[in-house]
Amino acid sequence: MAKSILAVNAGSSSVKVTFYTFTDPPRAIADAQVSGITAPPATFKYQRGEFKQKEQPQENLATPQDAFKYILQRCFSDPELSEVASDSDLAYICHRVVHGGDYSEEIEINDDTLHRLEALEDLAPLHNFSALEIIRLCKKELPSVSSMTFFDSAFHQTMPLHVKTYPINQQIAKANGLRKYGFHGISYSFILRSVAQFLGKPAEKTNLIVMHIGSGASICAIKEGKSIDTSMGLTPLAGLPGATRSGDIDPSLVFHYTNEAGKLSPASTKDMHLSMAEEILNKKSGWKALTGTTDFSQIAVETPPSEAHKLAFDILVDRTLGYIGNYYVKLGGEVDALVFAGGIGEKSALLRRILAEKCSSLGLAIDSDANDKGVEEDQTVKDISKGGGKGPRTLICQTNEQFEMAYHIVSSRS
Ligand SMILES: Nc1ncnc2c1ncn2[C@@H]1O[C@H](COP(=O)(O)OP(=O)(O)O)[C@@H](O)[C@H]1O
Ligand SMILES: CC(=O)OP(=O)(O)O
Ligand SMILES: [Mg+2]
Repeated sequence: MAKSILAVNAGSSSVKVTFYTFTDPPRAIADAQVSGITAPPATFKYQRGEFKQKEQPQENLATPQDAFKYILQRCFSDPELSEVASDSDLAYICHRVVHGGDYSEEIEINDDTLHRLEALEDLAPLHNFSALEIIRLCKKELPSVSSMTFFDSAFHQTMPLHVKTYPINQQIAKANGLRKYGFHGISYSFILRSVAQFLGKPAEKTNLIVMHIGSGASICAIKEGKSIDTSMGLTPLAGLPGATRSGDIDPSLVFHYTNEAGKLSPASTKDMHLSMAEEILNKKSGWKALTGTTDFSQIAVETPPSEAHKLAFDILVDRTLGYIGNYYVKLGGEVDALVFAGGIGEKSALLRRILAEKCSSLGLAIDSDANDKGVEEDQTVKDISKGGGKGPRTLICQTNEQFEMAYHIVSSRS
């Protein structure tokens, strides 16, 4: 029997897993996800062909590792999922790893590469730890299957030196890998290809401002198919605020927040060295700190339940606008489209409407019916621009990091 591909996307609030056929293009056989890991109870969603299921697991799935184990067990025990009954049916497992340091493309996991990734963990303890735990688990439980890791940071290797460089002592910066890396690159790569195709342009001639706004949020300026700037930095903490992340703050705030900030956090282990400041700014800030919820669908509403909810919404709008203006100018005003993606970008018509209204000086105008309807379940790109507008098109792209990884495996190996 033809072998399949298992693609694993461990995000900060969700684990999304898709099984694909090893065909060009890959076809999804089954899709399973656990979401709401940061806003319990978590939700399990499963889809195989026409069969759909949604439930709240009895188990407490508090970490991406727990969620992944749960998903695997559910998939392997589905008698109807005959294509992937055991590890011998799998050709590859693709893992999304957020921080890839200087890697500019995917790598195959072996003892040597795994050690190199472990060495990178200190740069991004919060983001790489879970993914590496899942990789180690796959190595143990599915030893005969080769694991490939795809990096969120790889897409942004094209950023110019003056964008990547922090103005600090360069010897120290180089010795410690302290530079802007940028993330969500697997998603940006999927969006670039899909949007270029939709616009009927070669990717190398496409200029975009893309917002990936989910639990973690970032924005990217793409010039002639290449990332020239993005809002995240050394780690995914920089730039836009997120569900539990502060986004940009004055770095000095850390020294004034609490005098414990530099100490190791209680969540620190022998494998994950995490300071209190990292823990607070990454896990105890953002929407959660402002409103008590990490669920943005409770914040992006016409009549917010509290002033704090309204403030959280206004902050996201303000910070996003700042980047749109910045990137519009960096792209010399030559922008084919402004693209909304990620859980919030794809689902919140309100956020899209408010941002589009505030960008009217750039010639942006959206069709409110198309915006309210949003993207159909089986649609990848939807144009929500108002006909006859002078500025860039406004699009929604249903991003798919799992597909992007499977697509690369198939196109590079078949
Ligand atoms: N209708 C909606 N309106 C606004 N936000 C939404 C809506 N539905 C889901 N979300 C938000 O989308 C986010 C999850 O996005 P996603 O990109 O899947 O996250 P991640 O990959 O970082 O785990 C959550 O914060 C959730 O609250
Ligand atoms: C890089 C990052 O923040 O990822 P996610 O949005 O999936 O948490
Ligand atoms: Mg995500």
